[in-house]
Amino acid sequence: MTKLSVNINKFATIRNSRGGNNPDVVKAAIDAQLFGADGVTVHPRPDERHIRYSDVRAIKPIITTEFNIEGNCREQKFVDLVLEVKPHQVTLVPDAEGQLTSDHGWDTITHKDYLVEMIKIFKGAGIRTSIFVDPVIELVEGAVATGTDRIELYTESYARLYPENREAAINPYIAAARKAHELGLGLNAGHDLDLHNLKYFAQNIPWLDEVSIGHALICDALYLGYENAIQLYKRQLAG
Ligand SMILES: CC(=O)[C@@H](O)[C@H](O)COP(=O)(O)O
Ligand SMILES: NCC(=O)COP(=O)(O)O
Repeated sequence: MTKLSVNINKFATIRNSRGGNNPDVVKAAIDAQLFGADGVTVHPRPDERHIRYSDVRAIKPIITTEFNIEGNCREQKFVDLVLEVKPHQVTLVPDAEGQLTSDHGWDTITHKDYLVEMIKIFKGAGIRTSIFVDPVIELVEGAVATGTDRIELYTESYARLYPENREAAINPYIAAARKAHELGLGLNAGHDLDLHNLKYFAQNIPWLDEVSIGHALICDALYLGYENAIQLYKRQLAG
């Protein structure tokens, strides 16, 4: 079954809005796992406006499932952090500076040589690698050429189109996912997945290894409770 990795960045965003340590992001990671998550995702950014580098270090020892660190490997600070913390998986995301949230995947063709080099560094440290990509066949083929273990399909365009035409929304993802599967790449997905669109995505892409979900899940947790929200998301993945 597809694994659910809970992105806990939003806990840090709330904490940072007031200073202090409420909510406690280490507790958020512990509880996510207690409540049924198959993994924890964090996405530190250079300005640390969400999760901080020190949070990532503090979370690692309490991980009992899988730890996924996402971020921009063009930042040497990020590379050093990942190599120090050694998560189970690193997901390379080409964030531009000051970006509100991630809004595009890698051009795996133009940046092939650079990605080959980065993937080699992380895999050499025993860390599984994933590259954030848009659902485009050529970019999936480009990802294979980098030597990465997996790709993460950027699902924002699926989420945006889903309410008006879910078939049109899913089609490019099925094609990209098939290509990845055929080429032996592991497959993750994430961004703007929620309780409405997740089930259809997982049903149509049964060989999906993992989804990472943060924003919508934490918003749902405000109304429904954290444990309940995690369980509801898990149920969408169960078919
Ligand atoms: C790569 C990706 O889609 C997510 O990591 C997303 O950027 C969530 O992070 P924020 O919630 O901090 O925007
Ligand atoms: N990789 C996607 C992720 O971690 C969470 O994205 P979102 O659910 O916050 O949009």
